Parts: sequence; structure tokens; C-alpha cells
Amino acid sequence: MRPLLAFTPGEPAGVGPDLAVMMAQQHWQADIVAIADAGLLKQRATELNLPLELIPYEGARPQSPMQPGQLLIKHVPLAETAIAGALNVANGQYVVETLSIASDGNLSGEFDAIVTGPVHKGIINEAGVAFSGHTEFFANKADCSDVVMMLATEGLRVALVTTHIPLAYVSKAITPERLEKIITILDADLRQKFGEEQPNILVCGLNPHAGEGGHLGHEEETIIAPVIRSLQTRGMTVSGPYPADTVFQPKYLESASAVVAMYHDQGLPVLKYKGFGKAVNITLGLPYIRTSVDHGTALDMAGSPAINSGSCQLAIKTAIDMVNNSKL
Ligand SMILES: NC(=O)c1ccc[n+]([C@@H]2O[C@H](COP(=O)([O-])OP(=O)(O)OC[C@H]3O[C@@H](n4cnc5c(N)ncnc54)[C@H](O)[C@@H]3O)[C@@H](O)[C@H]2O)c1
Ligand SMILES: N[C@H](C(=O)O)[C@H](O)COP(=O)(O)O
Repeated sequence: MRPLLAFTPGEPAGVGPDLAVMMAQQHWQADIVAIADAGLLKQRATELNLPLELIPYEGARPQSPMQPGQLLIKHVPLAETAIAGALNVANGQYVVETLSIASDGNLSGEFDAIVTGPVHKGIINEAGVAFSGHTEFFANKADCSDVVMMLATEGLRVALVTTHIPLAYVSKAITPERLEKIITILDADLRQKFGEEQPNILVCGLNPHAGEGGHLGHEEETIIAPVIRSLQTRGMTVSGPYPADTVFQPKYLESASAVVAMYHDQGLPVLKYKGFGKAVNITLGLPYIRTSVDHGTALDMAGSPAINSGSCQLAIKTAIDMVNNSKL
């Protein structure tokens, strides 16, 4: 059976609606349902001068695949007409509503995966919804206390121990329990969803030079190294803590399945420098598959044919591959 994916374009003033129109021009080995305002997608198709026939999705898988230029749509109305590039707090709830529908549909088994376009975290908060990111939102909706944000590009995967929290909170958030859960989820999903027989996981330290033997911080000696030793005794191939400024070199990465970074901006700038526009964001540990683009709302590019849709294409392809791998 062909996978059925839910696609949420995200922020209506950003590039997400354009990405929905662009990806509808391609033939996919899956059926894709956009969960969005139908008029918004039509408007962007006109701005991009691309054909778009929206086929209402009634809850049943289509009999035959969509043709290029066609897209299944589950219509969710905007509060106000969206203007490309102009955030509107009135539409903040709309974005959250599309994510909720996608989440519910995946939890019930209606969809096989969610692929998300970029949201603007700030405007959703201004709309009165406490929101730090899709990762945390979907984890909460699925009642998962721990999930893993992993970004992947050719030759590098980076998984994060902490995600969207202020830097000032990071050290306290790195507990032995959390670190052990994150690496355990990563190891399990690399096996189950990426077909790795014995994942090789490299773990960064938190402090400069991985604490320099305790002279520049103690988290390596008190938390990270003991967790690594404990996981090694459980048969995992996990090593570190490595200084984050030296681990990202071919000597280490050539045999690595993933690098575990302690916080968002320890790992993601390296990943995005290597592969921005060619990377995918994957949430591990959810009861369903979720992938996303590697970029934000790019308000300055909304409605422009110069948008790079590479990451969106990779996010869809990765979701399809993961669904198919999970069925093996
Ligand atoms: N997946 C997501 O939902 C996601 C990911 C990252 C950031 N964000 C959010 O996006 C908002 C804006 O963040 P930002 O400005 O730091 O990053 P951004 O990725 O939106 O933009 C950074 C730069 O990259 C360019 N760019 C980004 N995507 C592009 C594309 N597909 N094609 C061409 N150029 C592109 C932009 O024009 C801009 O110059 C923030 O609210 C942030 O939290 C969301
Ligand atoms: N941390 C992600 C990135 O930098 O690409 C981004 O903010 C999206 O995260 P969510 O998938 O949790 O929204």
C-alpha cells in the first residue's frame, strides 16, 4: 500500500505554502494530503505561476496516485487572508490547528507520517499558544516524555540532548536520565528506521574541550562519561565525550552513525553549514514518523520562485523511506 503522508505547510506568510505547491508538481511514491487553507495554496500557485488542482481529501486513501499539479487537501480555514511575508497574529491558531489535525491523524493510524513546513514560533506565542517547536508540540500531543530531534544531511547526522530552551537552562537539563533516554532512542531508531545493525554513536561534551579534565566544567566527568560507560555495558557502540570543536572532522565522522550534541547551537550550525537546503529534521521516539525542512519561514522569500525546495523534497523522501523501512 502506498504511504499516506500529512503535509502541514506551517506559517501561512512564509515559504511553506509555496513548498506545498512546488512539491505538488512532482510525482511521489506516496499520497500526500496538505492540511491547510485551500485558498492560500491557490493564491501561492498563482503567484508562482504553477498549476494546482486541489482534490478534497475525505478521509479515504485515493484509488489512483495524484498526477503532477494535483494535491489532496484537507481544508482548514485561515482566520484572515495571508499576505506573503507579513506575519499576522490572527492566524497563529490556524497553524496550531493544522498541526493538531496532523498529529491526531497519525496517532489514529489514518496517516503514515507527518512532513512539516516551517512555523514561526514567535507569532504562535503571540497568538496566546505556548509553543517552542514542532518537536515539543508533537511529543506533548503523543504523551511522550522524551523524543529526539535529529537533523541529517549527506555524511552527517546530529541528534540533540536539549532542543528549544534558553542556553542558561541547558546544563541543568542534561541529567543522566535524559542523556541515557536520548541515546537509547537514537540507537533504537537508527536500527529500526534506518537499517543500521550496530549504530556507532559519538557523544559531544558540554564544555570547551570536553571540560579539560574538570578544569573547564564537570558535566563530562559526573554525567556524560558515566552514562556512556553504562550504555557500553548494554552493548551499544557509543563513545565520548568528545570536544565538540574537534569531533566534526572526517577522521571521526567517516565511521559515525550520528553525533550527539548537548544543545541546539552546538550541533546544528555544523550540520547546516555542511548541508543547509539539503538536510532533513527528523523526530525520533514518537509513535509515528515525522520529518521536516531544515530551514525556517524565510518570510523574505515567500511567494518567490527562487525558493529552494531541496530540503522539503528530502523531508518527503525521507518520510517515505522511513515508512517503507518500518514495514520491513
Ligand atoms: N522547521 C521549522 O518549523 C523551523 C526551522 C527553523 C526555523 N524556524 C523558525 O523560522 C523563523 C525564521 O527563522 P530564521 O530567520 O532564523 O531562519 P530562516 O531559515 O527562515 O531564514 C534564514 C535565511 O535563509 C533563507 N532561507 C531559508 N529557507 C530558504 C529556502 N527554502 N529557500 C531560500 N532561502 C531560504 C532566508 O531567506 C534567510 O535569509 C523563526 O521563527 C524560527 O524559529 C522554523
Ligand atoms: N531546531 C530546528 C532547526 O533549527 O531547524 C527548528 O527550529 C525546527 O524545530 P521543530 O521541528 O521542533 O519545529
